[in-house]
Amino acid sequence: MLLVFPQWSKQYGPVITVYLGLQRVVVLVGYETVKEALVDQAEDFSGRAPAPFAYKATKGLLISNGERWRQLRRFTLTTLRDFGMGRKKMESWIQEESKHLVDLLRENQRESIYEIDNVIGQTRSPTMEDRKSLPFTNAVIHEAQRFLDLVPLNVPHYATKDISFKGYIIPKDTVVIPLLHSVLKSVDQWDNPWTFNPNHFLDHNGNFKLNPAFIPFSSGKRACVGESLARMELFLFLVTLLQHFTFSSPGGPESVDISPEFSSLGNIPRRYQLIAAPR
Ligand code: HEM
Repeated sequence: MLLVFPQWSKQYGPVITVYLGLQRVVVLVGYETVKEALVDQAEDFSGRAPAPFAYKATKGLLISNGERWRQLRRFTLTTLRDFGMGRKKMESWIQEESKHLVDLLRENQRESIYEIDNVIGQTRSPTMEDRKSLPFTNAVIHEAQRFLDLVPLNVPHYATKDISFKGYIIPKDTVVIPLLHSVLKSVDQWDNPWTFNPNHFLDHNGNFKLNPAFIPFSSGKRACVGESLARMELFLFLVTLLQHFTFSSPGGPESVDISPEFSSLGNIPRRYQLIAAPR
């Protein structure tokens, strides 16, 4: 098992080499180091580590390299944008889906969030335009993604040639892990990284404040191609649900264990019993 804690960078430096069996793995720790690799030296670090089983199954964008990756990525981004998934179309699709979800839970409706009531009310569907008028809700969603830290190890990258980085040479064929966990839970970037607190994304006046260390989708040339779709879904689903329901837990908030059930390539949340009370 690979255990690299954000605070280790103070002790061991931000570039840590470990061996997983025979495989040399370089772990990049902390916001500055991860950003320097993924953004400032984006081309050097754009390789993807070989995953033989996945490759046999898919040969897909996630695990390909070189020209094949470039073409697949261009194709995927264009497809998401142009063929029926343009922003407006995507938005109305998700609005439809949210309505279905609401219909499913409608028997149990009751209360809501003050901010959403004031800005949108309960009769119309939210749009992405509403996001800037809902700073608290936006902050809650950002904080949920930061706190969950869904892909803590990132998807491993690969040195497709010798890379000169921060005074080190990372040899060709080294697996590189730009550790998202070390950025999303860094004491240098967040007041209380282990506490769920939407104030991490709000200024003193309650305005939304983005922190550049918010990189759950990673960053640079290999960053998640589904980011805008995922963010749109999160916003529209959550706001639609909160327009129509109050959520609570049968045993009260204290009974909820928010630590992940499994934590390896992904932080997988536990199953919860949830009361969706109609408003
Ligand atoms: C909350 C939801 C999501 C999170 C947190 C997430 C996170 C990530 C991360 C961390 C990576 C690796 C980036 C890197 O290697 O530096 C990635 C890659 C990728 N994601 Fe997502 N993702 C999400 C949703 C989606 C969705 C909805 C799609 C599809 C529409 C998608 C498609 C992909 C693809 C194809 C790649 C590989 C890109 C490449 O290798 O060039 N993701 N994602």
